Amino acid sequence: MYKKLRTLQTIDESGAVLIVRLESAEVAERVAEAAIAGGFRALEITLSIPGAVDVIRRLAAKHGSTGVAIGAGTVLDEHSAYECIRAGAQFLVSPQLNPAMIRTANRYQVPTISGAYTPTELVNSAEAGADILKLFPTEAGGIPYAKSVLAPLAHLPIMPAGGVTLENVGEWFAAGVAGVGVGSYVTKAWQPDGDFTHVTEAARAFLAAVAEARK
Ligand SMILES: O=C(O)C(=O)C[C@H](O)[C@H](O)COP(=O)(O)O
Repeated sequence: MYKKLRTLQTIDESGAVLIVRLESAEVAERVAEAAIAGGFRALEITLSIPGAVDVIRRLAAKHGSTGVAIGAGTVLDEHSAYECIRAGAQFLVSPQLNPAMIRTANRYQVPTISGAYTPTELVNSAEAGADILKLFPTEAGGIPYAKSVLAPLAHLPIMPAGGVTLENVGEWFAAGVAGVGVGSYVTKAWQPDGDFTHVTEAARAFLAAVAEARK
């Protein structure tokens, strides 16, 4: 199968992308490993982490051939898109629409999850060539807003990010989203006692809820 299609299939089958936005490279890597042990198959390492590109390089080298897709997040421009692709990122995520970033990713056949919020932004992002549309930020409008947007735009592959938890993930899927992006519910589970096995447990529980919601 073609590489880009394989990555999109991995993201689609997982139903959830883990958004790893943490304070340090060391913690990010430990959380990523714990979440992979808990079943995550699509992980976004955000460029806001100091040394993020090296984290992407290491995780992609280790897990890239095992059916786990390691992506880069907060990819705001063409330059960082190219740098992440060179480091082995298998997909790119941005919080906003940046046609140059999407163009770079498409040039190298790397899938994109591009941030958008309004109907105009969502459709413009699809027209710009984004593969998945990240509805962001979803804390404020929540599920009712997503339902309103999806009424006329149900054909778009929408993935909400912001405030998705074990408790509400079923409602998100019932609203018609293609997948979800989840961050702190899983990535902060090691706090406050410093036990990273809690991340593995949170990952397992969350992915079980995703599977249940998609039945
Ligand atoms: O970094 C990104 O790419 C983002 O999308 C911003 C946030 O990290 C997510 O929205 C996760 O939010 P929580 O699941 O509420 O922690």
